Amino acid sequence: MQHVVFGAGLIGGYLGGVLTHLEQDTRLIGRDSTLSRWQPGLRLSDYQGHQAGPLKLQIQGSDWRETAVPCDVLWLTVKCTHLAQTAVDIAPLVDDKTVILCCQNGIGSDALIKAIFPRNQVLRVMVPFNVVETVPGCLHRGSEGKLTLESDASGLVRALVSLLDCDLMPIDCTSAMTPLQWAKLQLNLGNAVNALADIPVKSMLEQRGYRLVLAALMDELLTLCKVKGVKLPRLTRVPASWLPLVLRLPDGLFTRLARQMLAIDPQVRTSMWWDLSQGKDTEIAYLNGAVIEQALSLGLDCRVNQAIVALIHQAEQGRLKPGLSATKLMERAGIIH
Ligand SMILES: NC(=O)C1=CN([C@@H]2O[C@H](COP(=O)(O)OP(=O)(O)OC[C@H]3O[C@@H](n4cnc5c(N)ncnc54)[C@H](OP(=O)(O)O)[C@@H]3O)[C@@H](O)[C@H]2O)C=CC1
Ligand SMILES: CC(C)(CO)C(=O)C(=O)O
Repeated sequence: MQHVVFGAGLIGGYLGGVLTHLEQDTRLIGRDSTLSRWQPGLRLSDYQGHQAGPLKLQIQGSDWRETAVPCDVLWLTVKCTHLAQTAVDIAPLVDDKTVILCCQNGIGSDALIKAIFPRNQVLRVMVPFNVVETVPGCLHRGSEGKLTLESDASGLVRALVSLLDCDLMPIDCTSAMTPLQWAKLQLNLGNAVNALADIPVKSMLEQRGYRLVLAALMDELLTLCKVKGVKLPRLTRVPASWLPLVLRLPDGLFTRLARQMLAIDPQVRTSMWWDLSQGKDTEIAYLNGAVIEQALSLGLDCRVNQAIVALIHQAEQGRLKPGLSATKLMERAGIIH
């Protein structure tokens, strides 16, 4: 099977590195500035101490179109904000047999690709773990979880799973991708809190004020899912519906009970923090924005998500400086007055 990873950044670089490590025929397409850091040999590591590399990648920068040929499996790892352009760009990589895998957070990214490639298999992928580039050329997976592919009828996904499952990147598949995406979105509601707080995820979770904001965001999503009849699978050690209760515990109790929520590398930051800190537009429309869109269409309350989206837009436009204290964020989210 020939694989192409399109949009090789943190997730695409790690994924492409694992595929290369497993001796799969893999090309990585991305920005010249990113790929040049990995050219001498990409190293992979994870929070459990697994390592690979230096890996000699097949990388293609801005001139990739000159040698582009269709592939069997096309992994799209650009941000949601780049998918519309990507849908146009990838045409030379796609023929009738190409399976396109959308690896974005949030809800709805695959719809854009399906609209342009209606005859192809377009499947969703849920990425549970965090990846950071610790030093140039070293990608590190900082948290747990299995990369989960949406099952297909042909059995190709099952074959991929058995081919690619490994310590560096445990992998699985599911036929219930929609509930899984909503469950992942519940966790990603913390991305905006993290970006606005401008501190690592671990420090954010250690402060009850930030947890109260996150719990309120989750309450709105949980109500929405209940009304929609979406039964959320469990992604953490406690069921999805218990998470707001756990988050609202006092600091001491939370620290003791939620050890695994805190068992993440102390430097981990969310993908939205990276976007905001680099002056890029965020994926907020596909995350909290998706909750708002569907909640409003059902007449449900989503005012905390609305307040947080407004704050992220202000930060994107440079009208708000991230680094809000927990108390300030609670005030701005309308949780305390
Ligand atoms: N990072 C993480 O830990 C996690 C991320 N995710 C999700 O995974 C998805 C990917 O995130 P992440 O890997 O962090 O994103 P990155 O921004 O690190 O990687 C995407 C890369 O694609 C590049 N790119 C965009 N458009 C093109 C194009 N047309 N041609 C070539 N390259 C292009 C971007 O360049 P440029 O920036 O210059 O536009 C960037 O280098 C997101 O939906 C994210 O929410 C999920 C779980 C964890
Ligand atoms: C894994 C997690 C929740 C945090 O890194 C993430 O999905 C992100 O950063 O977007």
